[in-house]
Amino acid sequence: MIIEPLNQIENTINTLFKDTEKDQFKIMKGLAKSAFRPIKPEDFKDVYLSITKKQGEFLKEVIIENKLKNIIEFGTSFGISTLFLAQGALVTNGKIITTELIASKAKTALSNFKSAGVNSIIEIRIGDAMETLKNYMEPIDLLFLDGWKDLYLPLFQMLEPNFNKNTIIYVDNADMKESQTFLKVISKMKKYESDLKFDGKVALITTKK
Ligand SMILES: C[S@@+](CC[C@H](N)C(=O)[O-])C[C@H]1O[C@@H](n2cnc3c(N)ncnc32)[C@H](O)[C@@H]1O
Repeated sequence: MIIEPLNQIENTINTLFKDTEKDQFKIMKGLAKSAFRPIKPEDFKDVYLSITKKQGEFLKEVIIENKLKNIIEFGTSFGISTLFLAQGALVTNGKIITTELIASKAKTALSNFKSAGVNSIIEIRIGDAMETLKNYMEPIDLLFLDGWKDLYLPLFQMLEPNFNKNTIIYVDNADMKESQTFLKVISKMKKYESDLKFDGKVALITTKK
């Protein structure tokens, strides 16, 4: 029954990945803007900065295998990773809240969710994740961290009351300096353990059983 929607998502994902081929040049332009000041998200307002297809497939499998339903994503960009999350959520009957700072990116992401036919299971919140998720009260089964890395720790701490013993926190760009600082803090907390994937580019944090 869900084969048709899965195909529609797959088609949208493939179209978007084709478009990411222009990212390299746009990243260089973004980096040039930030040569004499700290990088800002706006410097990359036209850039996908997406996870890879393999990572997306893995993310989908994690959701399905662990029957994860309540999914929160930090860092939507144009929605490639959200569409992989949606592939998993369609199987588990789950839903996604995703949040993006830059309104133009969020607008395009919403249009991509509509093209993929999954906008009914995705809520997109526009603004700083620390604000858009501040009053979030429901349980979280999967927290996908892929926004600016300096917010990984404050966001984790803000949302931690919503975790349960089976919550998975998926940390993208785990090998970046600020993510490492975050992971070091987590490693000192007895409650959690983390497992590195994709040559250390991804970390999965879970509660010790
Ligand atoms: C690496 S990209 C996300 C890529 C996306 N997850 C994917 O794989 O397709 C990071 C995104 O986080 C957004 N971002 C940065 N700081 C943010 C914040 N404070 N709140 C919400 N989004 C933020 C950026 O604008 C950017 O689009």
